[in-house]
Amino acid sequence: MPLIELKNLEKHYDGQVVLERLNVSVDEGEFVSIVGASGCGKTTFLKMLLGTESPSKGELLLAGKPLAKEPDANRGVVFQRYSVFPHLTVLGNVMLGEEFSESRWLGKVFGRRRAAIRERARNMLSQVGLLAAQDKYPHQLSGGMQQRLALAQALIKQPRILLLDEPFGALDPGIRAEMHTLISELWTRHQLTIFMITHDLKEGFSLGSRLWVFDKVRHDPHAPDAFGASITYDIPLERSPAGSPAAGPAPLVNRAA
Ligand SMILES: Nc1ncnc2c1ncn2[C@@H]1O[C@H](COP(=O)(O)OP(=O)(O)OP(=O)(O)O)[C@@H](O)[C@H]1O
Repeated sequence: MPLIELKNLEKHYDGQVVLERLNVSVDEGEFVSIVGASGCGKTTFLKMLLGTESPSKGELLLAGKPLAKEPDANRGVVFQRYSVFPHLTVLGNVMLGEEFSESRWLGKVFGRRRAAIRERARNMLSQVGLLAAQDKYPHQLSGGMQQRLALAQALIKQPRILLLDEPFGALDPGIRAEMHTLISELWTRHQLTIFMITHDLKEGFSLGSRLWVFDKVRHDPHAPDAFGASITYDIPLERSPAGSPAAGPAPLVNRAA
């Protein structure tokens, strides 16, 4: 069974059709790169997967069941601009989500439970190469380090699906290349299913196991909002899904420069 299935999915905003005729399925472990013109609905699509926007028509299924109407632990997200608490250290920021999950009202846990969360957070920071910066505050981090922190925050909740909205768009080419290697490692290590929006076609081709192009097929010059974008190209790429026997170790994708 596919992990994600879209059946005649549509999204409208106040009479404006943004997305239409989305019919596609995605297996566990795939890395879907998404490209398309500005304003064509890529972020809206990601928000539907996250659960902060709901479909206007059609079905969006996770493992055969309608997707939860609110974000949950199945899905982690990283945006281009990172969102962290400025008064908490790097370690504190990664621990926070877990502390809230375990103690919804106080957001604080103590003793052995706290020590276990701390160890998990440190382990996650080590995986994203940020352990040495655990006591720093967000304003003391470079752009690349901030995105590493955002990845650690998303992954500590052990999501099955990772949603990336231009996560490397604001980074210099050298740092981008490092992040490409990192995301490939995390993809295979955690056997994630990834949806990543990018404006960099080369990045989309080199990182994904599949590339989608969002575009409008139907146009009415007298009613520009009448039709939305759909997936006009769905291109299989050479990389095998994470977790498949053919996947093997993550290839190096330092090709951004
Ligand atoms: N909450 C909203 N209310 C009304 N219209 C919206 C809302 N969110 C998005 N839109 C509209 O939906 C369309 C698609 O926006 P979206 O941000 O998904 O595009 P995008 O492809 O991600 O663009 P970009 O590449 O520039 O980030 C735009 O016309 C936008 O104005």
